[in-house]
Amino acid sequence: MTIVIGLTGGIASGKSTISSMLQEKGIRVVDADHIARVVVEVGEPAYNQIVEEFGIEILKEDKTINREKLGTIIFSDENKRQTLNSIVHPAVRKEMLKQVEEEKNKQSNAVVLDIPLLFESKLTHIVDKTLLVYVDQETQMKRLMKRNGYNEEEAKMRMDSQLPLYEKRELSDYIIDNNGSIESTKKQLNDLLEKIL
Ligand SMILES: Nc1ncnc2c1ncn2[C@@H]1O[C@H](COP(=O)(O)OP(=O)(O)OP(=O)(O)O)[C@@H](O)[C@H]1O
Repeated sequence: MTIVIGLTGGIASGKSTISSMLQEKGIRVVDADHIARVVVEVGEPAYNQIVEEFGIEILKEDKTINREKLGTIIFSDENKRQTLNSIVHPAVRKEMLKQVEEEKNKQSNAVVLDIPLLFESKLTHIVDKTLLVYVDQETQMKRLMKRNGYNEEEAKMRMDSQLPLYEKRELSDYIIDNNGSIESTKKQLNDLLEKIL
């Protein structure tokens, strides 16, 4: 049996850090953000649908989608945001499920889906268990400011646009506390894998 684990957290909570640790252990991590970029590459079905809906104005000279321009359009128009999601989300889901199938065929112990907005995008039904990378708001803010060079206000604005991590705690099957050292996080991850695999 291949267990499908949904890895989630918040901005700068440590998903990439844990994802690397998992991959070092030979566990496949399917990255939703990466797939979301691949499915809208030139010529992909989702790309064609987006051009049909939003027009060639949203393309750059090299025909790739101008993500900033598209971002600005959907930022101020809820209908258009929903239209875009109705194109991109099913394509992402389909590709993730395809990669899960590959791991199941290989009879791997586990496959991890790294989905930053797992709860917000209501994708929990495609995973068996959910794993939250938790940090408290102070640590999250500090790491986000340091990594992205944001000031407090810029960091707070981005954190506020997501469901707070203490709420995600209630929704998660497993929690890794990433407030401490990298070593402590690695130990928690190893203990968890030993327990569930
Ligand atoms: N336990 C830790 N101790 C110190 N720094 C850490 C720890 N875990 C992560 N960091 C640092 O915090 C920042 C955020 O971590 P990471 O990139 O893994 O988060 P993320 O959840 O993948 O972020 P995002 O979704 O915003 O890209 C990085 O700069 C990382 O090096």
